[in-house]
Amino acid sequence: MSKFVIEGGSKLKGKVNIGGFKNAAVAIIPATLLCPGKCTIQNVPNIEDVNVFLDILRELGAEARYIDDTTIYVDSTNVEGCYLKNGLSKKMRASYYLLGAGLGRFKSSSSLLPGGCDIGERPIDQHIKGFEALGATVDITPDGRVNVRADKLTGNKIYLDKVSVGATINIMLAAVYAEGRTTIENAAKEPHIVDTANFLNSMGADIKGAGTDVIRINGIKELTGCTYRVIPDQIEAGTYMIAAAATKGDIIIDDIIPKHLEPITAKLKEMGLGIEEYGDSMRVFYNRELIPVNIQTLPYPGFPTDLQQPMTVLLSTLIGESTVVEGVSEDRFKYVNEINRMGANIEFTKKQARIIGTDKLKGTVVQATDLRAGAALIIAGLVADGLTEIINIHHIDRGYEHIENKFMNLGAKIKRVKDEE
Ligand SMILES: CC(=O)N[C@H]1[C@@H](OP(=O)(O)OP(=O)(O)OC[C@H]2O[C@@H](n3ccc(=O)[nH]c3=O)[C@H](O)[C@@H]2O)O[C@H](CO)[C@@H](O)[C@@H]1O
Ligand SMILES: C=C(OP(=O)(O)O)C(=O)O
Repeated sequence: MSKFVIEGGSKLKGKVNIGGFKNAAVAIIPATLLCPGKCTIQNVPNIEDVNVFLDILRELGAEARYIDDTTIYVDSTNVEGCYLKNGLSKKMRASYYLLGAGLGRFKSSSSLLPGGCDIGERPIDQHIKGFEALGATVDITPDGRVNVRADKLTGNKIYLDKVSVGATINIMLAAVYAEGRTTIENAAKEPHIVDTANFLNSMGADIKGAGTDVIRINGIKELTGCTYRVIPDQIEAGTYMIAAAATKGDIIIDDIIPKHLEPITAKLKEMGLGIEEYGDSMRVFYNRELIPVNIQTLPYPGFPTDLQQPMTVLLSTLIGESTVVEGVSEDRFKYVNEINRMGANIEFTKKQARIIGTDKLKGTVVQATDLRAGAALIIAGLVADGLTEIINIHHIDRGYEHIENKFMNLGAKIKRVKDEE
């Protein structure tokens, strides 16, 4: 087991390159299963979730490997079914996409319920509703195995009761080969929905409307392999923007799509942070005292829930009062106990936090309770007095590539230490 040890007090300076979007890559990689052909996926983040997916694809009989640090090759020609015997699916959330992709190509799929961040109840009822509307039967065994099968898939109109990223993508995957037209209404609009649809269309699918709340999928007979480039990770970019703000730094963030960052940029500008956009990069710089603001997380284009935790830490360091309302996840404030142990003053319920800012965070030993909580703790460690030790960093490795190197290049004092060292 490793931990991060951070010595607080450095202002971030320099340039950071943003990798491919975790949540797009972990949809596109299982989507390759739909096509009995060769796919090359570029700008793939070098993270644990991707490694687990490559293991899963190999387990199912595909050839799947990195060909360089950010490019993977998948050939699933020899895959004959999508029955995942082992517990690899428990290691991440996105393994639920095996259900839609397997159903689409083989008319059946089976894996254990997904894992992923502990941010409250994360039901998959809307995924199941979509599969059933296409003609599938779904059963979940008492030990948590999900079995999905259909004799035939037929397009249908599906209205999602809840805006769900996972259900929107999973239904797209299952509907690609369904006979006729599938319409998803009240669909999620996140950039990775568009990216996954673009990837499927590059293989020959017929999907229109991704990025709006009505997506239409006209079933096709055949997909062919393709080369595709994953969009930049706006959550990773947002994390570095917030870290620059918290440390009163001045950094350039490169390889981004500024449009995807608008909900974050708008809030940080409202707080008084300097932000200049240049095509596919931006400068983020501190030039006056930041003021606390209220935040509510919402589905895209609202403020992303995946940046709620880093943002709460930033707000906890600003003198004054602010409120953060969690409008997407069911229970995403548990990590606050760790931040409060560093001296923050945050009261919270499952859905809301009231923050009284302080400029006196102090380093101590804290644990990452999930991926973004881990990133939030790194930011807290960067501004705290003294040393912060973060344990359980495997959560962070699920979704941030080369994170200590990227922060070190920005001047942060952070190192990964093996427990016994
Ligand atoms: C791998 C991946 O892309 N993960 C992202 C995905 O997770 P995930 O796909 O799990 O999130 P959803 O968008 O599905 O969930 C949003 C809300 O809807 C609820 N819900 C969802 C599905 C369902 O069938 N029934 C239901 O009630 C959830 O409990 C949650 O409260 O979107 C979340 C919301 O942007 C992000 O935090 C995660 O980083
Ligand atoms: C919640 C997240 O991840 P996952 O859905 O993979 O658990 C996240 O990326 O913030």
